[in-house]
Amino acid sequence: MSHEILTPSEMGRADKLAMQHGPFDGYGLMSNAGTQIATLILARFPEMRCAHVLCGPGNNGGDGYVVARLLVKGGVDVHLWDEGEPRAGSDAAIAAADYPVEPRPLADFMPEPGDLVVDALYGAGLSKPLSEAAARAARVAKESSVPVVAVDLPSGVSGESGQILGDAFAAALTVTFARKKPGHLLEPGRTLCGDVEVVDIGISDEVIAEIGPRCFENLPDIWLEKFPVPALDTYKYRRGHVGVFSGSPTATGAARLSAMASARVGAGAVTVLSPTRSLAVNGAHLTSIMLRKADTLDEVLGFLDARKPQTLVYGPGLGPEQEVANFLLDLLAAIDGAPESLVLDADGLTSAAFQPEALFAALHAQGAPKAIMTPHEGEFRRLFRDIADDTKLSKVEKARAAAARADAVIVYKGPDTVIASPDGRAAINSNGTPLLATAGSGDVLSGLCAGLLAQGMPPFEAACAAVWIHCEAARSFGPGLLAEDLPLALRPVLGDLFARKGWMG
Ligand SMILES: NC(=O)C1=CN([C@@H]2O[C@H](COP(=O)(O)OP(=O)(O)OC[C@H]3O[C@@H](n4cnc5c(N)ncnc54)[C@H](OP(=O)(O)O)[C@@H]3O)[C@@H](O)[C@H]2O)[C@@H](O)CC1
Ligand SMILES: [K+]
Repeated sequence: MSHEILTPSEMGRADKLAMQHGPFDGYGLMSNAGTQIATLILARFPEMRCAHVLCGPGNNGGDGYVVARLLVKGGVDVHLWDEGEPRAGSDAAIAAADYPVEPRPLADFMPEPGDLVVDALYGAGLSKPLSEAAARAARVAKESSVPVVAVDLPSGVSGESGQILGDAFAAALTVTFARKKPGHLLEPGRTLCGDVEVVDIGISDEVIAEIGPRCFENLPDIWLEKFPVPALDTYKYRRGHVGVFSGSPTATGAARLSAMASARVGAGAVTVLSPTRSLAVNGAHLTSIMLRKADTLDEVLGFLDARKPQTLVYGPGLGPEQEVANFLLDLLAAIDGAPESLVLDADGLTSAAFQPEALFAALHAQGAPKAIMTPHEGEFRRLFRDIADDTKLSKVEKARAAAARADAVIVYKGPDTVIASPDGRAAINSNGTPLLATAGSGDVLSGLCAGLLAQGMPPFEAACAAVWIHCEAARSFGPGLLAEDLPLALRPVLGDLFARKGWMG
């Protein structure tokens, strides 16, 4: 298992536990870290003219001293630059003593083309913005376009949030230990890390299990077990039924994109619930997706009673008006246990911002459907303004706080989408692609969430799977992608997942 993500403080506990369990003490772990990094550098950068190793005063710098010693042993010309001496008696001081070369002051650091920089200034212990000397070193490295290998994290990037404290190095390769940290996956940290390699330094899976991380990289391993594949004896309604609310005649496409995605991801039946004035345009574009007139709450309740859908999608193309929120609140007040789940997206979220507390109360109520909300940055801020504006919180912590407040799984979208559950679990997505920055792609995502929910996948796993599948489909289609292309682009992605489940069809 390597999909767990450790916060810097959890990593500190893992280091300590590993030392207690043995066989490595602190210096042993540091030696393992330095050895792994030096090995990677020698393999990846065999042509380097010389290596500049920049060492900070803490254990990140300690790793740097080990790397410097091993690179010299490997025949590399090494220049060492430091900012502050290691504290006497620390593991870093032992590592520095093992490399008895007088370091030069960081303020004088100046690389030349063909050189390599090893950034071992600050890692998990970054506690304030970079000093002027360190910030200058980051700028100089950037301007001279020399590759930077970051030890644990690019200095200046918070391991907790991925945010930059003042200034930061931009690495070609970041080598981290045991497990990734949030800062490797949350922007802008993710971009500044370059390639991320996780190396084993002697911290066992048992130690990680003892820590009990609640944050994960969004890889199929965390949801594949719950991912639905059709049983041989299934029939369409057993594969789940989704109802998608449609907007007015000029805004019906969003609901159809969502409906098509629900169907393609495996819901056996999908119905578009349409106002009378949009029936003609919807009817002209739907074939396997069913269409039903739904102007009033009574008509919607009639549909729920007659067809018993498991899941509803509310939001795409509905318009950001107060009456859209009022209708949702009336609907929630009337629902008691069925349908089981609800996806709120787009205008469903924007309109709810007129009265967010009423929505949260309705979702917390007994018999309310389990909800997934899929806000992008602007929608998140409108619904959870105080959380969005809290600069002390990482994106993971913001999504968690919102999930607890709304009693809903939150899919906080962006290049580094975070999925958070009211029970505290969170996942950071890592296969995002800018190809999805196109109109309608969010509507498809809401449909994927609904299609998986309707097949019985629990909300957190359904949301994680939907986000991953959405990105993977976009990548498999490639440049030129339109939202309309996504439903068909799901085929190879679903095919691979079905194969991983051993589906013989
Ligand atoms: N045995 C282990 O635990 C292992 C740890 N490992 C390695 O250790 C790293 C974590 O080590 P760490 O905790 O010593 O933190 P690190 O990032 O070196 O910085 C702390 C020092 O820097 C200072 N400081 C911070 N920010 C500053 C700034 N902007 N400007 C100036 N100073 C600043 C800070 O000062 P303070 O906050 O106390 O004022 C403190 O003195 C981890 O990333 C990994 O590489 C591996 O070897 C595996 C085994
Ligand atoms: K570093």
